[in-house]
Amino acid sequence: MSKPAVRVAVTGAAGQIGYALLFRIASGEMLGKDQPVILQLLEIPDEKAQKALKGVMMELDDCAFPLLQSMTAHSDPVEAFKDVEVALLVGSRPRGPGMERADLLAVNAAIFTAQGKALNQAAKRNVKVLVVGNPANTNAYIAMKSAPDLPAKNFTAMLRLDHNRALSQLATKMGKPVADIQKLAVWGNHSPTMYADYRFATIGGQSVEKLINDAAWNRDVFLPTVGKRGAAIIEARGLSSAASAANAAIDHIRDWVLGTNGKWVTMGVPSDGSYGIPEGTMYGVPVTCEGGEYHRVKDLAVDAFSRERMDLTLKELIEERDAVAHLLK
Ligand SMILES: NC(=O)C1=CN([C@@H]2O[C@H](COP(=O)(O)OP(=O)(O)OC[C@H]3O[C@@H](n4cnc5c(N)ncnc54)[C@H](O)[C@@H]3O)[C@@H](O)[C@H]2O)C=CC1
Ligand SMILES: O=C([O-])CC(=O)C(=O)O
Repeated sequence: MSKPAVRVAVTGAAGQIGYALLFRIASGEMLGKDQPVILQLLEIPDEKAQKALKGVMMELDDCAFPLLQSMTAHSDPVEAFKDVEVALLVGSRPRGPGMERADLLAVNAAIFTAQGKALNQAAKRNVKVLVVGNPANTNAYIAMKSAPDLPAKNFTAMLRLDHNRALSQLATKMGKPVADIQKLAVWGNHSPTMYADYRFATIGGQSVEKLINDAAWNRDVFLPTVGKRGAAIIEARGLSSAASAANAAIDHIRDWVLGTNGKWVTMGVPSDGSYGIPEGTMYGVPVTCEGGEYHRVKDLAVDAFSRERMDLTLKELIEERDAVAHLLK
């Protein structure tokens, strides 16, 4: 007998990332090849967006995915989040011409306050929330703060794209398979200030730091390349990363739900106060996952260079948090 279906909400479902994401969820790549799903798709109450969403749903129909039990389109977040166990918050307002960062934060704060409240009201109490829409960490923080009846640990921000980008850059540098790299960490904000840290990483059991042995490459090439990769994709494609972002979202939820078998991955999670990061800050950290829970990798040494980088990305997150604090009262 097949398992009961899991309800999965996706916001911004008619957008670029949505188009790269929904088909993979429906084919079982996120929750497992034996796990039926029900998709509850949210778009803005705008005729064009809702029509585009209907088109995506027609294509999903046309795939005849055996695991896709049903799907619904919504413009009201409370309806979209009814009984969901997984919520992928992808839709957000992009920066428009002449828009300051503070304006962007304020517009998105309104969206994620409303969606946090809707999750609080309608979602299953064990809902796993992943915020993809930028600024992802602060949006996740806002949603978490707006959902006081749900456990804070249920809210996460996507740092997995940074993690995957860093893995790929390291594998290329060493001329070795990406799959052989273990114990990479990415700290902080999903922004150019993130700190991808390969001090603990191994490849085929050997230390990546020792193999590379080039602090200048780390500081001047690796970190800027990973940090500015989003901008480089926009420059090359004329559009921001979508398939790689959707892939990272699939990786994040799959690992959270199905486990990592001891492997380290990066998730943006509310800090428990460790590593000098104030409690509650939505901050990227290395984790392992087991039994549907994530566990921080604990007690890693923090050297002077790492402290500086971890504090720099923290400072940006605190500034973002302070910029929206008045909207959270
Ligand atoms: N965390 C990460 O690693 C990454 C995050 N992103 C971010 O993901 C977000 C989505 O990117 P794309 O799909 O390329 O954008 P897009 O503009 O193609 O699609 C976004 C969709 O969200 C919808 N939307 C806007 N506000 C909404 C709301 N309140 N409720 C429901 N739907 C809403 C829009 O109508 C649009 O269809 C952006 O904020 C982007 O910056 C992109 C790449 C990586
Ligand atoms: O940079 C952007 O606007 C999109 C994004 O978050 C990324 O690709 O990392």
